[in-house]
Amino acid sequence: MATIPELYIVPHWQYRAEGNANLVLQYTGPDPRFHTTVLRLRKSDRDFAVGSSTTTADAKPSPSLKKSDITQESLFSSKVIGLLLGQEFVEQLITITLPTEFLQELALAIESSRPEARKQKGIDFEQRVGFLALDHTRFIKDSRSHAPSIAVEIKPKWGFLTKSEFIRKDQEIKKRKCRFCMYQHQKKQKGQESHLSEYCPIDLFSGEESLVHYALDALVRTPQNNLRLFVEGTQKDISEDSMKSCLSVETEPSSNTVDLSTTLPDVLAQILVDSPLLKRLGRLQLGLDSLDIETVHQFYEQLIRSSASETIAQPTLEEFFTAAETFLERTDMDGMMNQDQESFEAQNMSSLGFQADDDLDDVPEEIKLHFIREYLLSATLKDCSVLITVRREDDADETGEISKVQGKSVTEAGDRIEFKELHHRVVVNDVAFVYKITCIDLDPKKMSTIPMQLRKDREIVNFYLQKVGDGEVSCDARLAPSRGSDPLCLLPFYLTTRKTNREQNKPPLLHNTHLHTVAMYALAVAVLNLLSLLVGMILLCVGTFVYFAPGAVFVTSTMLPHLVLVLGATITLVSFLGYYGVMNEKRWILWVHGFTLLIAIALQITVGAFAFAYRNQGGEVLDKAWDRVFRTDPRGIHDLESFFQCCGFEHVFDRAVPATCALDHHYMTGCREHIQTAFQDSLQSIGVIGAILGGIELVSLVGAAILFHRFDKQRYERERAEGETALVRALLEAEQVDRAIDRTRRDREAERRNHYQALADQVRAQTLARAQEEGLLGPAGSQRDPPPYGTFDSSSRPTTRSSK
Ligand SMILES: O=P(O)(O)O[C@@H]1[C@@H](OP(=O)(O)O)[C@H](OP(=O)(O)O)[C@H](O)[C@H](OP(=O)(O)O)[C@H]1OP(=O)(O)O
Ligand SMILES: Nc1ncnc2c1ncn2[C@@H]1O[C@H](COP(=O)(O)OP(=O)(O)OP(=O)(O)O)[C@@H](O)[C@H]1O
Repeated sequence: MATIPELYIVPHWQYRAEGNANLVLQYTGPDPRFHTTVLRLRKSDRDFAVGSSTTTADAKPSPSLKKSDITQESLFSSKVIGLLLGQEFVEQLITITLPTEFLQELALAIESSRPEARKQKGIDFEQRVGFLALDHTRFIKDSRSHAPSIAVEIKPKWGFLTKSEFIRKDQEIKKRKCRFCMYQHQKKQKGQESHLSEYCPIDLFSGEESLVHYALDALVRTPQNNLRLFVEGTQKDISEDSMKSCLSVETEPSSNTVDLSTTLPDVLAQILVDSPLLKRLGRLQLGLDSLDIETVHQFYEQLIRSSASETIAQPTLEEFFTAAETFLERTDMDGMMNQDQESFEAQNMSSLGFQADDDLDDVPEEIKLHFIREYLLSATLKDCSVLITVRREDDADETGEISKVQGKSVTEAGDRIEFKELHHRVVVNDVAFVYKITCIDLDPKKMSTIPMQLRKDREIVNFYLQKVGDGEVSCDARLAPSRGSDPLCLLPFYLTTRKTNREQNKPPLLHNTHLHTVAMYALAVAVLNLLSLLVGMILLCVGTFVYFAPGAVFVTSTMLPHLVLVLGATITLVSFLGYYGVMNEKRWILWVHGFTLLIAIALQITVGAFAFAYRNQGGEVLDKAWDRVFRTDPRGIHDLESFFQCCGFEHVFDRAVPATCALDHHYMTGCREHIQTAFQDSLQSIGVIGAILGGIELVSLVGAAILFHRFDKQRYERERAEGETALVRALLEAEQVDRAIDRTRRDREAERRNHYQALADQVRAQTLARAQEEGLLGPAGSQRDPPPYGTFDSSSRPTTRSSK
């Protein structure tokens, strides 16, 4: 453990970020040895210096670790995870001692920069150790290079769908829906997230560039805590624009190529497909979780019962290492990396040594313990983050170099501690980039969390099955990509892809009739319902107006305004239900809509028939109404006479108000004729409106019936799956063409490079031979370059044992 007093200067540290268990600071002081380094400090619930009452929904208490344990944690990441994942992908952590006063002052200084949601925990002052690491959001500074470093941090989560035989019948959904997508529904319900993420880890881990690109775009749209962007070490907001502009490169237009612009997601997708990291990470997550938490918990319980203790001891570093080594041996992980996924899965299941229908009580305790440890290792890998750091290749880089190691020493010679990073090269659209890719957050998970993991897993699955059911399309990218639960959500994706393809002069991707048919029906029914919603509201306004119009009392004494109001309200309600049902794909609402639509149509027919039957008795009805109003509310008669400029009903002296109306106003005719004409006019308009409305309603009814049928879950899901599969196939085909072009380009580049390399080798060999001939050098091959990374020798296994 190193003690470096130059680091204990509070103003030299700036808050960078934090998670649930660790807080990270970046060095901003003048000492060049520590430039591009970060300090990672453990957090605990006991934040004595700067207490806060803020709580988070899912916060878990975390007691301080012992100094020896924390040191083991740093070795865990490099030795154990390094063995599984490959040393070059694992961040190096240097454990350093830190005085408590320094930690306390630091906590005060950074308090205002910390997000409220994380303040329930604070820097663990009791720890007195921390980890110095390379700042992987930047490159070790090469004074000659000027291109800015862009870094993207992805927390990919569970990148596999289990194939385990150990999955219980009632949890088969785990084989089709990934844990991340299921968990989203619970996170939303708990208020941890406001929207479902559009990202699906299965796409990211698919190895197919188009799906990887799709996953990256989805992360940009809904980053949650799975995506962060850094420019020169400073965190930036995520948006489509920031992702595009931070690396946007216009390629030189040449005579035979179209102008393309390369964006960060393009480069990232290429890196993630080129690099073996995600493939290995996904296989490790799956292989180390072969039994599923249900069986792992069963083993855990059995071990606790047989040992009659409350817990099982946390594995030591050596035990974790042995578990990792055994796993690699049983699955022949390294050999299987060249084999396809199915073969790896088969090898993994067949090497367990027992099967799901065996009596698991008979499994030896050592084996039970081993598989619990494997599960803990998988838990670490399911929760890590991948940091990809990219910059344009510039004059300072030796063009064409595939990989090179950059070193940085943080201590004085003698007691030399050196960080190293491995640079790779990627060419996208003829533009070359330098990148490094590293896994961070590789702490061991606690044995004591197994019961909590089981609870969490069951809650996620049960909530998902309750909320969504098991009819949704699988997350498996090879069958159909996950696109959320919106029935039309493929449409925007399809349109965007079509637009991009058109821009890039690629052929159209898809002619998906299923998708179009359903989408078009839904659109037509929604528009119709919006129209009739408008008509319903107009009828409501007309009905209300009639009440307050002159002579309202006379009119309201007939049934007309009541009918108009009832009709208006019914149409408004029915149309709203129709619109809502279609937009939200709610079958039962569509059913209610269709049913009430039938009632509305019946009501209209009744009113029509009623009006038709009484069309010749209009005079009689009006006479009776006049008589009733004359007796109960003469003022209404007076208003009517003024409105129509008439007096009395049949003639000017027939029940006129006042009786001297004709003499007072010089009106010469009775009102019957005026009122009847007005009624007939409005009846004509009502007839026309009724006919139009009837037409709309009938079409809407047919549309609703079709959609009701289309939204039939199984049929609809099948169609959607077919549509999505067709889409994926088309995308993959297009992608294959792209890759073939890329491959040819890369092959040509490699050919050119090999040619130059061969020439250089020839010249070097000749020069060496000449030098040897002239006696200037010893025999060839006596000197060899050291390997870029210290190889991890399994014979020099860690010997430290943790205390129970
Ligand atoms: O179980 P999950 O998938 O929710 O993962 C937890 C993470 O939640 P996420 O869903 O990524 O937001 C959680 O991340 P946040 O605190 O939500 O950023 C932690 O990483 C937690 O690990 P630990 O308890 O600190 O060791 C993680 O817990 P475990 O990996 O120990 O289960
Ligand atoms: N070596 C590094 N270089 C640059 N940034 C880093 C480095 N290590 C950590 N960070 C930043 O600090 C954040 C928190 O670190 P880390 O993921 O280790 O915390 P954690 O508490 O273990 O997270 P979680 O809640 O996921 O368990 C990371 O998400 C990352 O942004």
